[in-house]
Amino acid sequence: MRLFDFFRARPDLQTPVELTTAAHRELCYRQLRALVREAGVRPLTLMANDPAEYFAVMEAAGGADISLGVKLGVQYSLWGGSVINLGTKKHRDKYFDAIDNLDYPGCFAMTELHHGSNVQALQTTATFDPVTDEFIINTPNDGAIKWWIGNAAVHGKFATVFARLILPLQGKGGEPADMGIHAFIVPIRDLETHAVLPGIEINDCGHKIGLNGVDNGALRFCSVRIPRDNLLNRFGDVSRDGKYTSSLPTINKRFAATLGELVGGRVGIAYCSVGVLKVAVTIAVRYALLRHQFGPPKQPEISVLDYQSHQNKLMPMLASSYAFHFATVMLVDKYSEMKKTNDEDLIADVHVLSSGLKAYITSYTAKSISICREACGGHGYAAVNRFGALRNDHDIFQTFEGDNTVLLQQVAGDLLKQYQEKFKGGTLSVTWNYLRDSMGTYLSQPNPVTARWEGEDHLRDPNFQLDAFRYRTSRLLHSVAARLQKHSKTLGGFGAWNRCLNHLLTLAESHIESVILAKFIESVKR
Ligand SMILES: CCCCCCCCCCCCC/C=C/C(=O)SCCNC(=O)CCNC(=O)[C@H](O)C(C)(C)COP(=O)(O)OP(=O)(O)OC[C@H]1O[C@@H](n2cnc3c(N)ncnc32)[C@H](O)[C@@H]1OP(=O)(O)O
Ligand SMILES: Cc1cc2nc3c(=O)[nH]c(=O)nc-3n(C[C@H](O)[C@H](O)[C@H](O)COP(=O)(O)OP(=O)(O)OC[C@H]3O[C@@H](n4cnc5c(N)ncnc54)[C@H](O)[C@@H]3O)c2cc1C
Repeated sequence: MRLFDFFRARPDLQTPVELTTAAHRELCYRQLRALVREAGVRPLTLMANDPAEYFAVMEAAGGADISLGVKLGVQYSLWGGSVINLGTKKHRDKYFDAIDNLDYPGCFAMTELHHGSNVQALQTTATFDPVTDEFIINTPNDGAIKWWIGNAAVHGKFATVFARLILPLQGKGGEPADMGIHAFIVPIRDLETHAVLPGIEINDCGHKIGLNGVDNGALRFCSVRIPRDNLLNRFGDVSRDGKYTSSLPTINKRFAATLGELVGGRVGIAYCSVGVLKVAVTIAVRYALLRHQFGPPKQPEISVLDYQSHQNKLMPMLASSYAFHFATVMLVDKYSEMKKTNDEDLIADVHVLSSGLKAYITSYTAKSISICREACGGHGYAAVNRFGALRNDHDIFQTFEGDNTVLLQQVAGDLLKQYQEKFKGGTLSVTWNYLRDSMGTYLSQPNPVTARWEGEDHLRDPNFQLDAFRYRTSRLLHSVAARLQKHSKTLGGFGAWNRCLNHLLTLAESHIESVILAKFIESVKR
């Protein structure tokens, strides 16, 4: 509330309906600076100590302007988060306060022109030079130019650059060894003059469909030298004589751990997408209550909310807003627990749950904003009523921080891993333990819908509904496992996966719906 009051009291910080990209970027930065330097918010401290409060601040900032929420997310979840979660004490000591108070505006440079989803195929290189004790950061070709990088086009002074760590002479036959993707702090502009630093080329990604308060840019590195200390070395380190050490046994484990530390952005998007859905549904329901159109002969016109079609449009969304709220609060709680304990199973659990909820909720919200706009008729099309900005700014939530289709496959992959574990006598992780019961029981039982009464009381019984959802997931999991096994024999693993892809995506969505419904029922019972 404090944040809303702050912006309400500051007309100079409120985003007008129309403004140019350059003006929107400047205003967005002023909004963020005012939040930190005048209202005294310390988002990085909050993120580290009280994630739930941090995500609430982010959602509230988005209430002022979604660009501000995303700009705050880039600075703190991504730039700040990468430094404190992938770095070690020396990085936290050197950068924490300056990131928190906005002295060090920064970027998170993972995506390249040719690769966004496929992180393991990134091409930027970081080659260790044992003579000068430095890494040489280089963009080998145009496809490797860092692209869409928030805070890069105008305000950023640093970037966490994701690059292939190359160690000379460490390969088997003495050739350079590629140690996989690591993260490096690269200064990109002079702290005092803000001039772009030597060897770095920064371009502007230009006007976007939405989020024009965020300055997305492109970064090319031409043999830029940084100290060895700038390797964010929590999961892998290079000694003065060029030797590589890691607490994790394989490149894959290091990759998982590196990506695992970045899941905070996805949690933020899932949580804040619910915030956007709440705004859209609130506007549409309030309008529907007050808008009168047609009515019985010789009687006053009725509220459009009295039409069955209108209720059918808006009431499921209202219910979903509550259901998604409970599910994302659970996700934030799990994420907070994970940050405290660093428990490996919980890390994997939160990765899959955040992937599934982020994909499911952002896709649902994107469609719902359009239905809400249409439910407000012509007046829904007036920019001042916000549906345009909500729809345009939120649309990209389906892509960044992980494309939804790609993330749903993480969910399906994990369910199959659990399924395999189950049949190898392993245990199921926390979130999926319902599968243990349902796989054992439901699959041997007849279909709960056809084998039970169809009376209204029964069909409205939450326990029946949850049974049916879980039965569906179990059937989908069982059948896709069989199909994958069959097709792998002729198509190989990748080909079989692609042949079953729609089935896998349906399984992932079915599972996420089961998890959301279970949490909804539990929360309503409380
Ligand atoms: C209203 C207010 C609005 C405010 C909103 C603010 C929101 C918050 C901030 C938002 C800022 C937005 C700005 C945008 C920024 C960006 O977009 S940053 C770039 C984001 N990019 C991505 O997310 C890349 C997506 N791709 C991937 O994550 C990976 O490439 C992959 C697809 C998951 C990996 O695929 P693949 O190479 O096929 O490897 P796998 O075999 O699937 O995985 C290897 C193992 O690693 C495990 N793993 C993967 N990811 C994670 C993870 N995150 N955590 C934990 N573990 C992970 C995976 O399970 C595998 O494990 P094993 O099976 O045990 O081998
Ligand atoms: C406004 C904005 C801000 C951003 N901010 C940042 C930032 O600050 N830092 C950063 O690093 N990145 C940022 N990004 C980049 C973002 O992370 C990527 O766009 C995102 O990860 C998707 O990658 P891509 O664009 O390469 O899409 P692709 O991976 O090329 O996907 C394109 C299409 O192919 C489909 N597809 C891809 N792989 C598969 C598969 N295996 N199976 C089925 N379908 C598949 C996808 O579903 C999608 O429909 C930003 C992007 C935008 C637009």
